[in-house]
Amino acid sequence: MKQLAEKSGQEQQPEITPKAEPISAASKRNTTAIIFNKVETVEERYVDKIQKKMNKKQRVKGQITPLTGKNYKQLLSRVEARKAKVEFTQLAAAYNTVNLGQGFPDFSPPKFVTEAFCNAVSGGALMHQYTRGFVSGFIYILVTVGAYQALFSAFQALIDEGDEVIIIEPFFDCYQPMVMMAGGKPVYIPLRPKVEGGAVRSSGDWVLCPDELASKFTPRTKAIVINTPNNPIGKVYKTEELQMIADLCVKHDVLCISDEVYEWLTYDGAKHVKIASLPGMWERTITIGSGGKTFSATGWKVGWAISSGHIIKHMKTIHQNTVYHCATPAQVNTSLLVLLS
Ligand SMILES: Nc1c(O)cccc1C(=O)C[C@H](N)C(=O)O
Ligand SMILES: O=CC(=O)O
Repeated sequence: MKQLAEKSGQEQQPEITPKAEPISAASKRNTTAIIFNKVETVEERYVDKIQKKMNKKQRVKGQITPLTGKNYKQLLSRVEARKAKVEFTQLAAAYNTVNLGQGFPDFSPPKFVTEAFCNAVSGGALMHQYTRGFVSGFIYILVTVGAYQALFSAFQALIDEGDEVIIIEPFFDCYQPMVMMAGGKPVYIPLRPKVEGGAVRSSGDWVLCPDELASKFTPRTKAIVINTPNNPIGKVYKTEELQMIADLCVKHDVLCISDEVYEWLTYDGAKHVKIASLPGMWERTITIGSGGKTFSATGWKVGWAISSGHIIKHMKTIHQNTVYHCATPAQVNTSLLVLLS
């Protein structure tokens, strides 16, 4: 890419003289003007279009500046980051291993869920394009294209170049590339067996070492990502464990991105606790949920992020300028199901 850019940078471009006379916007317009979201497009005469295209091609070609140094490195690391998830999936396929990184339920959604979807599809709201946002007192909810896009919006909105983000291993595979695509630096900490060298009988025997976790917080730490119940090991964090993480977040003024897509899948008496409910955590936590995981319908791609207004407003900006909105029937349906349950 760099060589290509350098090459084209060295090329001498001929002077271009536009052939067509400049035409005013009014005279360009024929009878149709399409106005969509404040962007006005006009139909142009065919010949103007070709000329414009040629001019643009020449302009772009002549102005490419080779990327060097810091910019080039940053661009490369962001491009590389996108490959991480693909490699993970390919390795699992190549070695024929069970891929615990992916959460696709292998059973169909219950009948009331599919029926509700059919009702939403046959309703009258299909032409609307908007994303449902909910505010209830101080609780702000942004509906997203799956929990995946809630995570993406959170990283893009809140992580700046060089910010450190603590990620607990083992982790769901997209955290790392998403942090890097936002320009952040992942800082890893592993869950370790509760008793060093001792047997691990259940996922609860994998724990964080408090001193080790404390040592990962630096002045550059912007956020920590937690996932409870955890994918892939199924650990459901206990209140004391969450409190230990919360204390460090409050002490260092750090955000917490809490991926809770499996909140309804707890077994053997384990109780799911939301870290956002602990003192001092509400205003710094983004809680992420998934309609797909909750209702066994991952293909609907409806998820959400819950937080306070000062955080959700930035995520909303990212959401609006990437996907713009989620499929209306899927949103309507999921919100109804959430209310019912
Ligand atoms: N497991 C997920 C999570 O913790 C957060 C967000 C999304 C997921 C997912 O599993 C999404 C989906 N199965 C995928 O990997 O594309
Ligand atoms: O799997 C779906 C999602 O919420 O992302």
